[in-house]
Amino acid sequence: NRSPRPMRMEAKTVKPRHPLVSRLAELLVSTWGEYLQLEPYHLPADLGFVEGQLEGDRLTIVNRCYQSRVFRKLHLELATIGPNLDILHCVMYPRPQFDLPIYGTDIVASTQMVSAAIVDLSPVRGELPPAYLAGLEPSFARCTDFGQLRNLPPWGTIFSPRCVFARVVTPTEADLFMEISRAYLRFHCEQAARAEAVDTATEAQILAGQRHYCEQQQQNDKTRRILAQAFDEAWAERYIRTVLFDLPQ
Ligand SMILES: C=CC1=C(C)C(=O)N/C1=C\C1=NC(=C\c2[nH]c(/C=C3\NC(=O)C(CC)=C3C)c(C)c2CCC(=O)O)/C(CCC(=O)O)=C1C
Repeated sequence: NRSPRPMRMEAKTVKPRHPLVSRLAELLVSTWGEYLQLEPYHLPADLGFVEGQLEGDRLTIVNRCYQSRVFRKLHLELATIGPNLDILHCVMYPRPQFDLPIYGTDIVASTQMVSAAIVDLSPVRGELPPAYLAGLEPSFARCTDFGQLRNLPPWGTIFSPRCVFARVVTPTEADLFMEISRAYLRFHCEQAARAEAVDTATEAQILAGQRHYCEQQQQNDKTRRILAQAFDEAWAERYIRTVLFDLPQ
C-alpha cells in the first residue's frame, strides 16, 4: 500500500469571496455556539476538505459538521469554484425524536451578485407549526423588499409558506437577507431549546418526513451537475447521498 502522505500542515480552509457568504457562515456558527452545546459530527475522512477541477476551474469544498442534544447533524459547507463562484450550503437536521422543521439555506454567489439565496424552515410532518408560521411572519413580510423574488423548482414542494427565495443584488438586499436569516435562525434555536422528545409513533412520521425532504433535495440537478463535472457522476452521487442529504438511519 502507498506510504502515508505527509500531513499537509496548512489549515484546510476556503476563503469565500462574496461578503454575504462569509457573513452568513459567521452568523450560523456563532448562533449555534450561542444556543447549542456543540459536539463534533465526523464525516468520512476524505470528505471534510475536497478539491476538484471544473472545466479548468478549481473547486474547493470545506465541510463543518456538528451535533447537539436536539440536532443529529448541523452541516455548514463552503465551496468556491474558480475565480468567482462561492456557494454556502447549510442544513440543520433535528434528531427524529424532536418534532421540529428542517432549517436549510443555500447561497450561490458570483462576484457581481447572488443568483440564488434561499432560507427555509421546512416541515417534515404536515404543515409548519402555527408557532413557526406566526413567529416567522414579521421577517417573512419584509421579503417584498427584494427586487427579484424567485420561483421554486418542481422538486421544491418541501419548502414552507415562509420560504424566502431571492436574487440578491444590492448591499441593502444582502443586509435584508442576513436579517431574515438571523431572525429565522434565532427563532428556530429558541424553539429547539424547548423541544421535548415525542412518542415512537410520531418519531416514525418524523423519520419518513426527513427522508422525503432528502429525496426531494437530491433531485436538484443544479447541484449534481456541478459536483459531477468537478469529480464524476459516481462521486457526486455518493457525496449528495452521504454528505449533503444523508437519510437518517
Ligand atoms: C434549503 C434549500 C437548499 C439547500 C439546503 C440546498 O443544498 N439547495 C437548496 C435550494 C436550491 N438551490 C438551488 C440552486 C442551485 N444550487 C447550486 C449548487 C449547489 N448548491 C449546493 O448546496 C452545492 C453543494 C456545494 C452546490 C454545488 C447551483 C449552482 C444552483 C443554481 C443557482 C441559480 O439558480 O441561480 C435552487 C434553485 C434550483 C432551480 O431553480 O432549479 C434551490 C431551490
